[in-house]
Amino acid sequence: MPCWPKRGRRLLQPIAKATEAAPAKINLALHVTGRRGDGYHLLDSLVAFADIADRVTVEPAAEMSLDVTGPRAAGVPADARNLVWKAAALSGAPPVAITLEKHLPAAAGIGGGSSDAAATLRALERLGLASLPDPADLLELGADLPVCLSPRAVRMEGIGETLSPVPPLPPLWCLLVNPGVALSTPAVFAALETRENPGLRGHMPVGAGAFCAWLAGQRNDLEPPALRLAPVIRDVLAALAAQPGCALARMSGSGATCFGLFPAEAPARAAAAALSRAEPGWWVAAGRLA
Ligand SMILES: C[C@](O)(CO)[C@H](O)COP(=O)(O)OP(=O)(O)OC[C@H]1O[C@@H](n2ccc(N)nc2=O)[C@H](O)[C@@H]1O
Ligand SMILES: Nc1ncnc2c1ncn2[C@@H]1O[C@H](COP(=O)(O)OP(=O)(O)OP(=O)(O)O)[C@@H](O)[C@H]1O
Repeated sequence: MPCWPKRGRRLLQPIAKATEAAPAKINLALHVTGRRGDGYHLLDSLVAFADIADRVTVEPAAEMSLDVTGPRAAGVPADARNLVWKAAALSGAPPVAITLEKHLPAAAGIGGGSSDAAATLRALERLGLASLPDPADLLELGADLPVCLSPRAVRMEGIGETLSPVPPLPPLWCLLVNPGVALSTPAVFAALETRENPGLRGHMPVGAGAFCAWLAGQRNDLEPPALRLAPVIRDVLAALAAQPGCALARMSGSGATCFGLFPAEAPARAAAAALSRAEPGWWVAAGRLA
């Protein structure tokens, strides 16, 4: 079904396809505050996004199809197991052809699959094929789906369904580094030693220096169990922290991707180049935080 843009009175060309960026999700802080009866953990997380992204293109088609391309396509399912396919099916839209260009590593703690699924839903909405769902209705696709639907910095609580606004982030660049170890999210949660920890403390300051100092006082409670499962994460954190201009190094989500925060762009880019040279087997990407 073609979608006619509503701008002006003239009849414009129908939108034949829609492409959406699926940005990396970064848990700047991730506190595990409890566990529900069904085993899911309660979280208190400050979530942000980086302009380092997969790309999802959706167009109407006679039957559902999925083509996975790009430098990180290997190992990513190209059928109904993929979250983009599941999202399209859940939306109730007619059949579409989806092209997923993978740039983000999978099973890496940066919500790749969830962000791809959310981008698919935004593309379907732009094409007029489905309306955007209520974020909480997306939990059945994954706990990271609600936060990825509108990718901007927010506080995330519950198991991922409670989203509340935060003040705008200061200008910050981030360096994402993954040592090439895939970590299973359930395995990392299962290896947690303490499940009832305090939530985020205090109020988020506005300036970059004060913000990074405040963030340093918060935690990622999944870091200790992830480090036990993949000790190489310690090397990644040390390598990031040693980069000139790096204000904070921490793991995102259930790992193994870690991030460094840089108040200025040039040191972030220089650190990306230095780490890529030193560790050619690691995935390294620098971008702006949003
Ligand atoms: C760790 C985070 O990345 C933080 O943003 C997310 O909470 C994980 O989100 P996700 O990958 O979309 O997770 P899901 O696919 O929903 O869940 C995978 C598994 O992780 C565990 N899980 C996930 C989320 C949560 N709040 N508590 C959990 O215990 C459960 O064992 C679940 O079976
Ligand atoms: N679009 C997709 N991209 C990557 N993996 C996908 C996708 N759809 C389904 N998967 C499957 O989901 C698994 C988890 O991948 P994903 O990149 O979503 O990582 P994640 O670490 O669980 O993210 P997070 O915990 O931060 O939400 C992969 O091993 C893969 O088999």
